Amino acid sequence: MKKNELYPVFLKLHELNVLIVGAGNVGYEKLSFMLKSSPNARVIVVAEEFSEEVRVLAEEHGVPLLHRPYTTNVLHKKHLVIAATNDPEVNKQICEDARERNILVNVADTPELCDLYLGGIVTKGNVKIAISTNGKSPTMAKRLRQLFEEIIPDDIDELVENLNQYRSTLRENFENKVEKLNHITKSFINKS
Ligand SMILES: C[C@@]1(CC(=O)O)c2cc3[nH]c(cc4nc(cc5[nH]c(cc(n2)[C@H]1CCC(=O)O)[C@@](C)(CC(=O)O)[C@@H]5CCC(=O)O)C(CC(=O)O)=C4CCC(=O)O)c(CCC(=O)O)c3CC(=O)O
Ligand SMILES: NC(=O)C1=CN([C@@H]2O[C@H](COP(=O)(O)OP(=O)(O)OC[C@H]3O[C@@H](n4cnc5c(N)ncnc54)[C@H](O)[C@@H]3O)[C@@H](O)[C@H]2O)C=CC1
Repeated sequence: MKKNELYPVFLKLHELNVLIVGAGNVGYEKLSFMLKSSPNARVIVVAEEFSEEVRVLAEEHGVPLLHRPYTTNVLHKKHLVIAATNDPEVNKQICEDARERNILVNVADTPELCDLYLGGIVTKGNVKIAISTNGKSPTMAKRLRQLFEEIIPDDIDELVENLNQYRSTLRENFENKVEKLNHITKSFINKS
């Protein structure tokens, strides 16, 4: 079986500079998933035209909109760029410009021009699960997201908060601490 080699990370988008180029259907989809998971993301959107949906969402979250065609100066100080224009040449150019500057780039829906893929995301309070099918089936990533949203108990966050409190009371060495935490969480996986 071929394995998924991608390495998942959890980015602090409220501390990184993110750029989305293009504000049509795809730009909206990427912006809305991003803000759903990271409502304080430091993101700006550059496009020649903005859909009404993008305008409304940007207004709600205080996301700046730059009404202009893409030029390389918008890459200045960016950490992550998502290209979502409907012009494949422009998307390719954005990818090349970003790579030249060591900026991570995602060209929406063009896997070969991506340094990273966006994934399905499940959030329950402090708990977050990211899902990838290695680009094979975004629809399955969506379905798995829906499945986990349903089966992960809503009180998981309470449990995590309690464990966090208990963890901070343990003043032992690392090994004993791990042993205790493993012990009291054992039933969580044996239950079902
Ligand atoms: C590689 C990747 C790159 C990237 O965009 O990051 C990519 C690529 C492509 N998507 C395409 C289409 C669709 N994408 C979705 C949905 C999502 N796509 C997302 C991620 C990714 N999509 C990355 C891989 C993720 C992984 O590893 O699984 C999700 C998870 C996250 C997000 O978008 O934020 C989000 C679900 C979020 C949720 O609901 O939780 C749906 C379903 C729907 O909307 O109902 C469809 C229509 C059905 C279909 O075509 O399958 C096409 C064909 C376009 C065309 O035909 O032109 C390509 C190109 C190709 O595969 O070659
Ligand atoms: N949604 C769809 O039906 C399909 C989409 N795609 C792909 O999805 C991507 C985008 O599609 P949509 O969002 O539906 O397009 P769209 O037409 O809804 O939006 C395109 C956006 O890109 C902006 N744009 C175009 N050239 C620009 C430039 N030079 N500088 C700045 N902004 C620019 C436009 O102003 C607009 O905001 C493309 O990669 C396209 O090839 C592919 C097949 C079908």
